[in-house]
Amino acid sequence: MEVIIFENESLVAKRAASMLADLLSIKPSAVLGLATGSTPIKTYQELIKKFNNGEVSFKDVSTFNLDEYVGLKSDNKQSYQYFMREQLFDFIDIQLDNTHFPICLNAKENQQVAENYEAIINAKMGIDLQLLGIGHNGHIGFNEPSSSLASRTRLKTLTRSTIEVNSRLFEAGETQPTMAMTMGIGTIMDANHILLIATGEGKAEAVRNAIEGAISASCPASILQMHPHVTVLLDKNSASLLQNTAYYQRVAEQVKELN
Ligand SMILES: N[C@@H]1[C@@H](O)[C@H](O)[C@@H](COP(=O)(O)O)O[C@@H]1O
Repeated sequence: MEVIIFENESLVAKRAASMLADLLSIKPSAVLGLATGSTPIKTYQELIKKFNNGEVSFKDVSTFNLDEYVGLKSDNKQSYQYFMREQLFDFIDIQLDNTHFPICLNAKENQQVAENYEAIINAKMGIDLQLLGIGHNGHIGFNEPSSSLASRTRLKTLTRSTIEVNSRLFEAGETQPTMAMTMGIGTIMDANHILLIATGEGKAEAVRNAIEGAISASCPASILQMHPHVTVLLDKNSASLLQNTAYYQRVAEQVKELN
């Protein structure tokens, strides 16, 4: 696991966008795993800048989003499909047919949706790079604490704390879903490269548990310690509870020298 700590969230976003763009310059038809939430918004803005400058094209890219709320149609402002169009897809040359979400309008159909999602990912030969945020409770995607560390795409009931934290994004009168379809932890772990980004003090505890804590379903992100190729990009605030920062910094300096 490579942990890189930056002075601020803008630098985290710039590095994350560069890593994604570097992959696309080597493999223009890459399969990207994408995340929602407020953390990746700045990264998407950086990608849009790169697209406008002609540095990157998404013409042949396929994407798989980590998760989607159950029951929300794509024109619902709270759906992750809407979020992705508003934050990224509408501003780049991606073909919407190549973007995928685990859409489940009727919870009773969850199993079929899950199997189908896994099958399409497999048909694309898997995910080259999976972008991840992290929840305050250590969740990745919507894999809440106690999720099986080997889980595949499935229906998840959201925890009270996740519902409360995400309620800030819902306006009065909007119904907030309490269930979501999410890639499983095993699905995420199948990606070739995982890029976790976290910013802000509110994430410090989850980041510490994920990187330096014991591997446990109590902090789903801690399973990333078992993945052979994970890059973690943090700002100073989200890294504030880490013990081994001096070591991470030395590694980052040496990697820079080698390149
Ligand atoms: N399902 C998403 C996650 O994929 C995301 O990582 C998390 C953190 O979001 P934020 O970046 O807004 O803190 O929120 C949601 O629950």
